[in-house]
Amino acid sequence: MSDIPVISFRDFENRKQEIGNQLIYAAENIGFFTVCDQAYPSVDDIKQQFSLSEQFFAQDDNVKSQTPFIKDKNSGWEKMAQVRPSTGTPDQKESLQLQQHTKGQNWPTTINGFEDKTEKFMINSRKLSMQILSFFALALGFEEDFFDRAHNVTKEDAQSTLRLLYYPDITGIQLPKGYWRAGPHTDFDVLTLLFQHDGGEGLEICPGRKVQTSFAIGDEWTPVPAKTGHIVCNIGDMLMSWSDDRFKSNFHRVRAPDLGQNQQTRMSIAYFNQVNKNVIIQGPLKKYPALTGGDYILQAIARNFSSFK
Ligand SMILES: O=C(O)CCC(=O)C(=O)O
Ligand SMILES: [Fe+2]
Repeated sequence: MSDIPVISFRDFENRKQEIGNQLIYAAENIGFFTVCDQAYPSVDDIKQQFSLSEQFFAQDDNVKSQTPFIKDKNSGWEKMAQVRPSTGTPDQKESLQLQQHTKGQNWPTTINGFEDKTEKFMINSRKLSMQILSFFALALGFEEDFFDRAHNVTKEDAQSTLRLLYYPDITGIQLPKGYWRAGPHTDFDVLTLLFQHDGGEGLEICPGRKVQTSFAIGDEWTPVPAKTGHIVCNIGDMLMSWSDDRFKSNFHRVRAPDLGQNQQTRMSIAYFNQVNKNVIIQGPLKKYPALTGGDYILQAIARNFSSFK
């Protein structure tokens, strides 16, 4: 199983059943799917957010460091600081993480319009996410708005996060073996939306139900095409556990391009749907012990971000 289904949201209201079936099949069997023709965020919204991101990362480090990474808030700017347990080396990237309820605190203020436009992008990303999650809720026997209520981004205990990613140009540099733009990992959220743009290739995934090796090293990887307006979605660990393993969270990575390949800057944007800290995660079959969203993330961060200072 290597192809990632592309699921069109065109004429959503009239095609709900067909779309729902495609989403559930992909979540059960592949762990990834690409959404296109969605009403929101629009292609223009996505282009605008990439432009804001480009402006943010173009600033000097001493400006970006005015919004430093705060570990227990899982937000702020980091540079070459995320060490994945799969690699032991820092990802060759910068990222900025933002949460809607902390707008105005530790958000960049140096770029015109950044705050309001980024907040709107988060609102639209959440809206699309909840459209998708409503099908998964019904399939699991929960109410249609179950996940919508579990992701209340205006409350103090909200955890959903927008992450702007920037992989710097390494033209002419051969990174030593073992260095990645983003080392192999699964996401620890419920559902991730990943925005790419034309020409921004590099993402690779390990789709299907079976990962053969630890961190999927040596397994079969599939490159994912990058296309502006196409949104790559993946099931995260929280939803896998919440569905008693029915929906599959899978490994993905961004390879560091070798000499002779396209080594230019790559940018992407991820929206991580993470339930509120006080929400209890447990599947209908109770396969795993109940855990709050807060404890779930703390444990995942401890495993994943071993070297944040
Ligand atoms: O940049 C990408 O394409 C992937 C980023 C990613 O997987 C992550 O930040 O969790
Ligand atoms: Fe990821």
